[in-house]
Amino acid sequence: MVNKIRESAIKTLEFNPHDLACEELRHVYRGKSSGKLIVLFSGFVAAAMLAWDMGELYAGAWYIWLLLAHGWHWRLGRPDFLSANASIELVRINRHVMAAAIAGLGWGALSIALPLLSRPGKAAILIIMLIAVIMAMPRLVVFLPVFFAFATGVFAPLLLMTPFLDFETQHMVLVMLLVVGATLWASAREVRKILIDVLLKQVSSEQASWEDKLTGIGNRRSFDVSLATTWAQASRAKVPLSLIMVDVDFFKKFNDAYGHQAGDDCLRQVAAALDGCARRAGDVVTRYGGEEFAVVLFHTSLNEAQNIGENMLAAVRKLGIRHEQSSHEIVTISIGIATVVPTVERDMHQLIEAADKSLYCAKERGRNRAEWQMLSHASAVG
Ligand SMILES: Nc1nc2c(ncn2[C@@H]2O[C@H](COP(=O)(O)OP(=O)(O)OP(=O)(O)O)[C@@H](O)[C@H]2O)c(=O)[nH]1
Repeated sequence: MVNKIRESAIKTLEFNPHDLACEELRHVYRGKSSGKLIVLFSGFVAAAMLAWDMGELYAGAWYIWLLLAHGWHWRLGRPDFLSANASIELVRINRHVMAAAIAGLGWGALSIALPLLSRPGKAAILIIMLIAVIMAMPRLVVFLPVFFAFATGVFAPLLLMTPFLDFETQHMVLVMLLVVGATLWASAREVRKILIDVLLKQVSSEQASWEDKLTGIGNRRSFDVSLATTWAQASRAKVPLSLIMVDVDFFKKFNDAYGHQAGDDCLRQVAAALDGCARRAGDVVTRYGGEEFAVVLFHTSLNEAQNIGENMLAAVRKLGIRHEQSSHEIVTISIGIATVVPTVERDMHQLIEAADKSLYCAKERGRNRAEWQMLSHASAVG
């Protein structure tokens, strides 16, 4: 289910910087196992605190704060990860960054104990803080502001604590912050680059698999999904939905006369002409297969669909593609239209059959024309 939602979110994703940044941010929350790892690792640290006699209160309070902060960070992100909306509001993005900083502060709070610890204890605390940042890096680094907020949360308290530390520990901390900071900065940028490349490849291959390679409009898969979604939307809103089926006339003869290459070019031009006639939000123009196209029109009455169909006939004629084997001497199309107000008891395939029947009538009655059918309530049953 989650994968399906993500798949449809990625399908609608465009290469615009804000949407891509939102998609990066979502990837921060993709894994579930990191949560278990944090609980385990922080549990181990809390146990170690008790073993070092740091006091039950400090260990307990630290453990609870850490889990609450990470829990809040996680809860804030999951709805956005699951949401199918490409965009996330800026104010929410800022909250993600703040939540990451607070989660980081959980680990940073360990530095309060530094002045009380022996040398091995101090080294252990520094190593634990380092592990926390390294553990978070592969996930958080996808969205750099979140990662840097987390790392700042971890290291800022350490920096603030340095005046209260002995000379030797001060050196240890400052060297660690410098070396670790530079290494983290370089690796964060490198890991992010790899992850973004993977993400962009995923987005473009998703988009490609919804697109008909020859014509650039939606493919059969895109038609199936659009019709199913539009059907559900129209059925909920109780508004009409129209389907236009288009077939290029005498296309076999065109191919035979002018060659397959010219046939491909003709299909590209026809697709662009059809696409230009159905540009309203909710209109989806797809290649149904071969030389057939299908157009799904949300909230469109039969009358409106007839007008769009007439425009499509005219647009293809206007291309003026020579076709000497056709009685019209240019490439023309035949159109079948069906309109329905969808209901739950009606089957979506009835609409496809009706549009197909209308297309067959248009072919029978001489081609280069449109025929139509309104599915009545009576034909809903059976
Ligand atoms: N060039 C090219 N031809 C294709 C493509 N897909 C299908 N075709 C050809 O389209 C032709 C369709 O032929 P038919 O189904 O007989 O239809 P038609 O010749 O248009 O006849 P009517 O529909 O009755 O007007 C076949 O010759 C297919 O090879 C394609 O991607 N490129």
